Amino acid sequence: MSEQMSPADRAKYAAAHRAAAFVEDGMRVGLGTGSTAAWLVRSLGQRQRDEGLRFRAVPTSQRTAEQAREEGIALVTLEEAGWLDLTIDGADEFDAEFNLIKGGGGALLREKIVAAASERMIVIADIGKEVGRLGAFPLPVEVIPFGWQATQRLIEETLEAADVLGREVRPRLAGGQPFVTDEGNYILDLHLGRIGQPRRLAMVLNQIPGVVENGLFVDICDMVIAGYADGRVELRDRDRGASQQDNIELPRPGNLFSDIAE
Ligand SMILES: O=C(CO)[C@H](O)[C@H](O)COP(=O)(O)O
Repeated sequence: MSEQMSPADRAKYAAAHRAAAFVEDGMRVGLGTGSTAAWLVRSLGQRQRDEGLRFRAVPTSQRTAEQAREEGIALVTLEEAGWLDLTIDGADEFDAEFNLIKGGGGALLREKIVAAASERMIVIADIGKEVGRLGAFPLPVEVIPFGWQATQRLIEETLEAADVLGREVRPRLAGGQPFVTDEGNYILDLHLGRIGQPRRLAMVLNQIPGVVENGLFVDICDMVIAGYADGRVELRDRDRGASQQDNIELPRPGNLFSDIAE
C-alpha cells in the first residue's frame, strides 16, 4: 500500500478492497457514500478494467455518482433497477448486533432506502468504528426545511420524555448555512453520548412531524467487513454468527487513490 496513506485509510482500503470481491457479473449493486465507499468505487473500477467485470450500480449520493461515472461504472436509478442484489456502504459506528449509525456524510436517506431495497448489505469500515454501544458519534436526523426549528424542539422534547441522557440537538452547518442534503433537506445532529435502545429510538424519531429519516440502521446490515491498518480484514456474518479473518495481499492503490483519502 501507498506510504502516504494514514493507518485509518489503509484500514478503509483493506475493507473496501475485500468487499469489492463480493460483486459478481450482472449484479445490481448499491454504492454507498463517504471515504470508505470511495475506496470501494475505485476497487470496482479496477476490477472492471482488469477482469472485465460488468454490473449496474445505484449511487447513494451525487458525490458517489460522479466518482462512479469517472470509473466507467454503469449507473441506473433505483426505479430502473427495481431491487438490488447487494449494497456496500461505510458507517460511522457499528456494534456487535450489526446496528449502525450512518449519515456523517449527510447521505443517510438515500443510503437507507438503497440498503433496504437490497438482498444484502455489507458494511465496510475501519475497526475503529466498532463500539460497545452506539451514540458517541452524533446521530444524524434528516428533516424537512419547513419549520425545522419546530421539528428540532419536538425532537428535544421527545428525548427528554424518553429520559435520554445527552440530548443536545445541533443543526448541521456548511459554510455558516444549513447543510442541504441531496434531497433538499436539512440535518440535525443529536449528541446523545449513548443509545440504549436503537430500535426504539429509530421508531420514535420517525414519528415526529418534519423528520424524514434518522441515521440508525437496525436489522439492515448483514455483514461487517472491518479493516485493520496492517491490511488484515475481519468478516462478520450476521446469519452465520461467525467471524473470519483474511490476510489478503492488497494491491498498491498508488497515487490514483490519494485524492479520495480524507
Ligand atoms: O453514512 C455515511 C455517509 O452519509 C458514511 O458511510 C459514513 O459517514 C462513513 O464515512 P467514512 O467512510 O468517510 O468514514
